[in-house]
Amino acid sequence: MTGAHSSGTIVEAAEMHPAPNGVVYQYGTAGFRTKADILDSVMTRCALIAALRSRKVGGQWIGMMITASHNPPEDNGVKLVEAMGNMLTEKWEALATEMANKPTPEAVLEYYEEIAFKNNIDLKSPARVVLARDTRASGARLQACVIDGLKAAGAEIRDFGYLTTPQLHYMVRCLNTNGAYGTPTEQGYYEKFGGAFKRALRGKKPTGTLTVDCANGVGGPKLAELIKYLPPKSEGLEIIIVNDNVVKPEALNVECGADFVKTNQRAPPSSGAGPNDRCCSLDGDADRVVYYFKDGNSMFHLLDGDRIATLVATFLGDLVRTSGLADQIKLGVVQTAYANGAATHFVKDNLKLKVECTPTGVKYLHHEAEGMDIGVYFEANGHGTVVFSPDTLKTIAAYEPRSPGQKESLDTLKACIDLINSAVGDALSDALLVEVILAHKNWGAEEWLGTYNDLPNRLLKVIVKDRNMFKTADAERQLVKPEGVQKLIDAEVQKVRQGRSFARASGTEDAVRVYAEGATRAEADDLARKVAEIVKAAGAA
Ligand SMILES: CC(=O)N[C@H]1[C@@H](OP(=O)(O)O)O[C@H](CO)[C@@H](O)[C@@H]1O
Ligand SMILES: [Mg+2]
Repeated sequence: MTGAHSSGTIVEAAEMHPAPNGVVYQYGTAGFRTKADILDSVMTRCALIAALRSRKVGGQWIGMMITASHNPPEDNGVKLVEAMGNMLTEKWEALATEMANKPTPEAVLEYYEEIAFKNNIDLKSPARVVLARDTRASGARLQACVIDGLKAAGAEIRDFGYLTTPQLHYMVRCLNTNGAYGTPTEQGYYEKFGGAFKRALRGKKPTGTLTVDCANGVGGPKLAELIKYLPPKSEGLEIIIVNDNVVKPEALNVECGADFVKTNQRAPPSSGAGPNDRCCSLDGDADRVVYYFKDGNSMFHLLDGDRIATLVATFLGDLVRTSGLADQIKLGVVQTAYANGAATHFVKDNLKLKVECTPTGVKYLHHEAEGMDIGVYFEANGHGTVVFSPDTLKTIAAYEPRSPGQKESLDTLKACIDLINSAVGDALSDALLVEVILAHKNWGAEEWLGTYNDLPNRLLKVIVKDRNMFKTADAERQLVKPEGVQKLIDAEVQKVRQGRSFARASGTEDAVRVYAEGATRAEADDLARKVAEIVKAAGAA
């Protein structure tokens, strides 16, 4: 911990880390993210924004996570975390973007003072910022740039060194709730989630083993630590850690990790798992997880975010019902347009739950889930968690079960609430929750896969002149611009059995994404190709 007083001025800090010429930065879906060697100035300036944000919210702790998640090792980035552990509000994303693009140190100071003035911020009031980073080689240098900014702004700093992104979110929430969410230490995190796992299992033992691919990122050492707080493998879960080499930062996310598995629809080549062995992969900062296994014929099966959402919604729905709370608490599921049609169908027609669709990006899903009693949200790629409304938590805490059966369910439900990191999607906590559910159902990955059949689907990227000319409506499912393109897509969709397709500009890459699904692999592939051609032609105009 360092002192609360400024050393050096804002101008000096900005001078120490000058902005490169001609680079335009943007606080995107997941913060600033680009090649690490052009991020120094962004880090210092983002630190100023964090300090201002903390002052704006009465000196509460604001989080800064230095990571580029699933990106290649040479990239890095930074995301800001709000006081309750959620992602930075959109209005402040715009302020961060503008600050990052100021041309001179003097302009940085001017803008810093302008933000303070326009937002009624007293620059002498306390500012508190909590920091962590993933294992990238550039992390130490970029962190020094952050600290220069924080010191110049006179912020109190708490530096946790290496953490997963969700651990940092956890720290922020703990620090601002006086420990109500947990103890703001790494040990506190392991005790909370390890303890809840044990309580939620209620003596049930998961079948087989779980092989966890840690993408050679920060999730590896943190999972190794967490395991020490779980029941011994003889009573609980046997976890086999693979791809946990953080000494070789150039191995991060290479041929492994959640993004590799989801995009390539195959296991990491390094995985030593046998037939039907349950496996999961984390991404580089451990905020996303997907499951998979190979069957007896070496056929690969993916259990992605949609599958986790349906499994979790099924289980929590059952617990609410068997506790006797079904009249008071309603569950809902939030997805994006990328959710497999079969998953949406399963939630609506089998589970009879409400399904909402939001634009891509965790912040939209999280926000929508906050409007539900219990909101289960996952992106297909494995980002997600469960959100419980304050009223729901009160109802559950005050509820008196009327039978031993109800009590049993209620206790499991309470333990699951503690096991879920509802500040943000957390690969470690999500995986433990999946394991608890499978153990209660006495299921392996095969039984889980058997709950419904995914529709074959294809995701393509189309490079166009200017992706910003593609504008969507209806949670990104309809193209409104360029005009007339949606009609052409609709005409192709009509020709395919169980066809569905949409195109939207990516928020993180310079491309338009095309998604298509259909009754067969051939139909899905064909539809995706046709829609990609339509987009390519429209984008060339
Ligand atoms: C289809 C897809 O997987 N899109 C990803 C990707 O967004 P795009 O806007 O599609 O580039 O990165 C986001 C941030 O990590 C993640 O939230 C989202 O799910
Ligand atoms: Mg991530």
